[in-house]
Amino acid sequence: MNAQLLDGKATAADIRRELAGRVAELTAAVGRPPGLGTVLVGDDPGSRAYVAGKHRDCAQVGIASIRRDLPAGTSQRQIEETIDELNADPACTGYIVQLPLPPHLDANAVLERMDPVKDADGLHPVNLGRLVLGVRAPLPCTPRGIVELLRRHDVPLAGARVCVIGRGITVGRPIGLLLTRRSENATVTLCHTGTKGLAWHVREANIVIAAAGSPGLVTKDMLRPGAVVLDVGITRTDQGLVGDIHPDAAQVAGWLAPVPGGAGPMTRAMLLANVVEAAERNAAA
Ligand SMILES: Nc1nc(=O)c2c([nH]1)NC[C@@H]1CN(c3ccc(C(=O)N[C@@H](CCC(=O)O)C(=O)O)cc3)C=[N+]21
Repeated sequence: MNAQLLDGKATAADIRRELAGRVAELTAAVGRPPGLGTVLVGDDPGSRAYVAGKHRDCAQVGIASIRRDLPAGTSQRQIEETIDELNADPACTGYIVQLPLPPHLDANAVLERMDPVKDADGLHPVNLGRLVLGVRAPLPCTPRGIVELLRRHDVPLAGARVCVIGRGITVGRPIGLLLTRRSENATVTLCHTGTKGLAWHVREANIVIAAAGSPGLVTKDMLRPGAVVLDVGITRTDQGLVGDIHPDAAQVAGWLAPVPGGAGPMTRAMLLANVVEAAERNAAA
């Protein structure tokens, strides 16, 4: 058996086409395009590549790009000034602060300072709180992208047993909140480095979401045959990108969202969706 592809690349391209139409309408109605801001500190090659990709996506759908690239030695005060500028800039409808920030900066204080209305990542504490409360708010991009990818491939979620591996703020923690909404109705187990018997939890699952950042962590012997497997771990090596799912897992899985070409492109597409939705709310206000 060989897994069917959960094709994040093609699905993200579909979503960008859908968004491009909405951006054109908005731009005509408002008199200027929505604008995505990015705040990048330092010169980590991975972070640079991600931010560059986000601006390429923007260009493709007609969203204006606002880049704030700051040197590695930027002070807390300087990055907070940049946040204040973007909060005040009417051309900037949404923005993100590329994480991780260098260790001398307080990332939580930076996120907290953002205008929650402009939070294109859904990572502002107010928006994460709204997610817990079930109040409408921008959703974290990777979790939203995963749900959208599953939906567009008709993977049933209601009653599914989902095993999430990893408790990070961008993926592992918030995704359970999306999948356990009444509209999705999945049952979610959150595994992490303190979990005993990871293989047992994975084996129980109809859907496995690996976001631990541990290359090859999930092997084919751990999986229920036919399981839906999403690789959300990305580790950069000299040989290229390596995911948390061992390549052999494709022999056992029913569906696979691979690295690259799975959750990554969907994450970027959902960032654009969050920006467009913020601009639509602005236009309606
Ligand atoms: N504030 C913030 N928001 C983020 O959303 C955020 C972040 N910080 N920090 C880092 C992680 C990582 N992340 C990725 C997004 C897209 C791909 C992606 O498009 N990957 C391509 C491959 C890209 C390549 O070749 O490098 C793929 O999987 O097919 C990967 C990783 C967003 N993150």
